[in-house]
Amino acid sequence: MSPKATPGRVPPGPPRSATFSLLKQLAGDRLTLMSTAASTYGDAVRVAIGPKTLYYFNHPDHAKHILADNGANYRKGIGYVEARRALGDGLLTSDGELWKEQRRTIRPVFQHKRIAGQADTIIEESAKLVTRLKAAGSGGQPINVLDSLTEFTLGVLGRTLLDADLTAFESAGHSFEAVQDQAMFEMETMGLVPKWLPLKGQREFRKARSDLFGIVDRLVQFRKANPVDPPDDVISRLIESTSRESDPRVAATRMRDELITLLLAGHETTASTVGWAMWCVSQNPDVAQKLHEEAVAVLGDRTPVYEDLRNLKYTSMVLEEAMRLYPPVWILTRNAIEADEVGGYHIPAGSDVMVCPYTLHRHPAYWEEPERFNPERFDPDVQHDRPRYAYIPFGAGPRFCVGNHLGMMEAGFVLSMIYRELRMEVVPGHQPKPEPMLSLRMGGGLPMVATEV
Ligand code: HEM
Repeated sequence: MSPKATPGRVPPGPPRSATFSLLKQLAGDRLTLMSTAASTYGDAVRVAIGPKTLYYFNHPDHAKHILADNGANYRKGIGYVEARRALGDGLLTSDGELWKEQRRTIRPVFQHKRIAGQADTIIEESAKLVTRLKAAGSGGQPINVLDSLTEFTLGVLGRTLLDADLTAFESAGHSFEAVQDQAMFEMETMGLVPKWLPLKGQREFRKARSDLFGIVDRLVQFRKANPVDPPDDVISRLIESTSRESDPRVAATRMRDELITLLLAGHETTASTVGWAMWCVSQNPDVAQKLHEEAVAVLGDRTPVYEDLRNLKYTSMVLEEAMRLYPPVWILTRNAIEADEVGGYHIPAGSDVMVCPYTLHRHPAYWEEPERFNPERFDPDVQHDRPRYAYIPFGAGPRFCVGNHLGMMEAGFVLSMIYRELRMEVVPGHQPKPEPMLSLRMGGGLPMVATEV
């Protein structure tokens, strides 16, 4: 139980004199740094770096308080602020009234019923991916499955949200990567490097951003010329919402920021979820076998339909367990508007606060053998007595992921359809390295050889 709060009571943590070594670790192995801080100092840690003091909380109750119960007291924090320089003010990075308006505009597009209507598109794109894997596998060629998954998720988002074939814009994938790299650079350098410096990354970023602007502008022009009835897709809703802006330049910028953010937030997270799941499955042949058996039993050899999803129970357990060990959004940062009290500790107004799904999902108090991949933990037919906020892959509270149904549906169908027909083996000796960037990237990709079963 939290000790009683007294004003000014601060969590334990490394001394400020450790700044240099902390900075070195921050630039290097951030996951180990977070894990070590939690195991050394406990569920509440104060991290003093130079003039900055960060508060890092690693208890489900703390996560609940910061993200949900008192979520209104927190705006987005470190990383998001810097990523905003690259991504602009989209739903992921914005705050306050603008965020509320954006969320109101976009939320209906992601409602369960509407997303269910997109199942056929997802199934079609999944089938295309399986065909590509088979083609590579027939020649015994390894294929970087992560790239294929990224292409798949971008394809799905384009079709489901924008009614457009984004893969037809050949440069789109590369441009998203460059924008993302810049967002990460901004995070790592805490936004301190001026934008006007003639750095290669900055040049590439500007080129990529203007390429994406061009793509988005074309999609918007097309929709304006070809309105749909009812106008309930993302672009139509944004056209309507931004038309209330008095300055057309502000309207155009909002539209661009919003669409680019949605595509970015949606495609890498889902690709990474499936990628990490496939890696974990490749290390556990019994899980691979069960996945295959479920896919054959539920899907047979027909084209899947939406209703199949609820019967892909084991597939969903595998995905949930993969997101436990490798949560695509590995850290959630916030900045306190007013002073707060978390777990009995005083948090001054303006403080930077962090909740880390990566460490929370491996917290030994809530997870037995936390490092072991074990999908049975998520068996819905078994009563699990762990706190709700010990597992937060989609965040919590007002900023909860809008795309969770879409992401889980994509991941469920594609994983099951792959393992229905293929045995997937990682190239011997390959070990992907978790890279904690904007999302938990799979460093080194995922080269696999597909064999038909
Ligand atoms: C398995 C896949 C996904 C995971 C694990 C995931 C995870 C998350 C998490 C943890 C947050 C909260 C961030 C925070 O509180 O700071 C978030 C927010 C968000 N996600 Fe997802 N996401 C996934 C898929 C998607 C998809 C498919 C889309 C849509 C295209 C999407 C769009 C967004 C947006 C726009 C936000 C910001 C919401 C807001 O602040 O109001 N995500 N996501």
